[in-house]
Amino acid sequence: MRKIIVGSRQSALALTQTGHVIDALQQIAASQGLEFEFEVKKIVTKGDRILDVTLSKVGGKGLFVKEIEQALIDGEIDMAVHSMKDMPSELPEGLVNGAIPKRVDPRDCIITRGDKGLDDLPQGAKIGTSSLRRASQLKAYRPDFDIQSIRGNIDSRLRKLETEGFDAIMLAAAGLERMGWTDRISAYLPADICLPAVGQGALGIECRGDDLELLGLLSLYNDDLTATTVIAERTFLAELNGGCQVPIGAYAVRLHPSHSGQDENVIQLTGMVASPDGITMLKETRQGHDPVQLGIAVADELKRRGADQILAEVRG
Ligand SMILES: NCc1[nH]cc(CCC(=O)O)c1CC(=O)O
Repeated sequence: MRKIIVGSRQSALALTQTGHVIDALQQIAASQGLEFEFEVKKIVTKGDRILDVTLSKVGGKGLFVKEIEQALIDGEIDMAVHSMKDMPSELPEGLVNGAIPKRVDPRDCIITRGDKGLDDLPQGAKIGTSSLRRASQLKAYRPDFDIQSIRGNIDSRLRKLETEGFDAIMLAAAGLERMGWTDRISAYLPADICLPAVGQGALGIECRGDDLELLGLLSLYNDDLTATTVIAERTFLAELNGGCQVPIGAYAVRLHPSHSGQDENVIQLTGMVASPDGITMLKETRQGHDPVQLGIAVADELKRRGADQILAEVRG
């Protein structure tokens, strides 16, 4: 019997998605006659300790992941579940992403007071989000909106909708879905209004590269299509040197054969770079077979149209 210690942040979302992954891995192990046992170990990261400070000022999203990665390297834990959108583009020496399971809904959504749709919100409505990507796209769609920063885990953001006088807040549908809170969603934002963050709705499972026993189990949990589309998106982001504090979005899908002349392996990637005020918005959609080449091609096209200048201004 192999025992796997699974490190998790202590937020409700992190613990819930870690629990879902363990359930799925237990089922896969049982169906293969493999003997695995799992135990969750909670880890308080620097990011959690300073959640109410402006994260961009203190080093961005790597903060949530770094201490968990150190625990993996030190052998205190064997495995960790991350949201792909929070996973840095380069893993430390010795660690690998062992599986990208099937993606859930990648869209952003709004939770409004009075359960209104986007177009029913009043002029000048106060919208809570700290994501430049969400803010810029919402501004482009509704320049009258008053977009204000909101921080904290999803449970505390939902509370702030009521206590801090927002008309609406924006969140990833995926987080709410995993928490079982989709009934709170007032409207889903289609990708042509709000392109999701790179990897949104997908998870990644990090472990040591020499843990072949665990990697064997994880390989059975990988979803090839999700992995391929997320690789296209992450290549696009890496080509633009993107992190979480820049207004970049990307979303890749596999085209249905009827749209691609019976070829089942065509991926379509849309990438977006915007100025924070939403006034300049560069978008490109391309199709191809190779996710890495596709990510590079879309990034190159946006650079040709001025993406680097926009990003340089955002980064200051
Ligand atoms: N930035 C925080 C974060 N990281 C992952 C999710 C949940 C969605 C996902 O797994 O992609 C969220 C919450 C949110 O953006 O609303």
